[in-house]
Amino acid sequence: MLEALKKEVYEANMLLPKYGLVTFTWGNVSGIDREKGLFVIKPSGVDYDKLKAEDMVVMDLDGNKVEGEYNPSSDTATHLELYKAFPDMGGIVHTHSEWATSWAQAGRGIPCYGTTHADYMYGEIPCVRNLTREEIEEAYEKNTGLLIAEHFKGKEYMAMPAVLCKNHGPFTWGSNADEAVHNAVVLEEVAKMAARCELINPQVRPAPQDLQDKHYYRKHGANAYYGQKK
Ligand SMILES: O=C(CO)[C@@H](O)[C@@H](O)COP(=O)(O)O
Repeated sequence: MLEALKKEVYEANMLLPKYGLVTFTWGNVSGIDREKGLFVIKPSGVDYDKLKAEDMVVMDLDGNKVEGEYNPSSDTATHLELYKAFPDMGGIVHTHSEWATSWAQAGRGIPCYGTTHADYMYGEIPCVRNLTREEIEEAYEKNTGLLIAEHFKGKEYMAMPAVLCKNHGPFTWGSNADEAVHNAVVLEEVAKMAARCELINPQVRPAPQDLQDKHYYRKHGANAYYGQKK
């Protein structure tokens, strides 16, 4: 079932160690088939060097396992809530990548200090609050998804394909699993540069809005001109 999507999601998962975004098994990638209403996600706690495409777990949007030998990622309920809330999300990534997680642990969003950030993410990368004790006890992973969904409700969530969960770590998304990983790599680079930027100049301010707009919109939307015609 969904062999092509399983391969795509497996390959996207394998990009996490390739780009240095995971230690041990601290990360997961999923991808969704909207027509079938099914998504594919990494199994929980399986070493990346032992992972195979056929190990990917197929889930439905009610949270039932449809196919797979292993238990799905422990973060599956977060992915599920995001897929339910945001129809344009085709892939989701969670990692504990060092720099992005450092900002999350510090409880700070990442200001847009330059064009590397603005090329991919419009504005400050938000950091959402801690869950309450009740929310953690009731359904930790599901409520993490609902909290992110609440933050992005009515917003251009594909223009800000990243979020930090306070004291936890980042989630990113994209139109498919590969794009979601691409955004996780960008997030990590941007998080590293922003931290160094504040170290070099503690008075640093966000980049001028005109410059942020120029860089974001030359890559996105009707007037984009970066790269080659598709
Ligand atoms: O946050 C955590 C663990 O604290 C998890 O996201 C991470 O280890 C990945 O877990 P899975 O192997 O996907 O279940």
